[in-house]
Amino acid sequence: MDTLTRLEATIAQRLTAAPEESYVAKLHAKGLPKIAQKLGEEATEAVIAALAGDEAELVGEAADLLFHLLVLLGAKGVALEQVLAELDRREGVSGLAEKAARSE
Ligand SMILES: N=c1c2ncn([C@@H]3O[C@H](COP(=O)(O)OP(=O)(O)OP(=O)(O)O)[C@@H](O)[C@H]3O)c2ncn1[C@@H]1O[C@H](COP(=O)(O)O)[C@@H](O)[C@H]1O
Repeated sequence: MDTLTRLEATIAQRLTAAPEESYVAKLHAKGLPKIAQKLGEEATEAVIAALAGDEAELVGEAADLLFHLLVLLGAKGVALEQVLAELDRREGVSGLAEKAARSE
């Protein structure tokens, strides 16, 4: 099982934990608007790290961003698998477009 799939499962388990023991449960208890706000903040922090920080900072902010995206997807009942399938579909579409462009 890959890292994101494992993390998705951990997040799903932690949703029902005690909020004082679990960051995931605490954030979930605050509701979808707070989860969405956190994701936006983490995205901004990743952008700032990319433009002004060092590589380690960007790695940390990117990890925060992916983690909070998984929390949001979990709260909305969207499986990581659905997102990966959409990326696979696009890869297929762009692969076909590239092939078509090469044969012109
Ligand atoms: N990957 C993460 C992870 N990344 C970031 N964070 C938390 O995300 C928060 C983001 O930091 P901020 O300073 O922006 O937020 P904050 O001040 O703590 O929170 P707010 O005041 O904004 O609500 C920090 O508290 C981090 O600890 C994470 N918390 C948990 N995980 C994973 O989720 C699993 C379950 O965690 P628990 O729910 O805590 O058991 C853990 O085992 C980890 O694998």
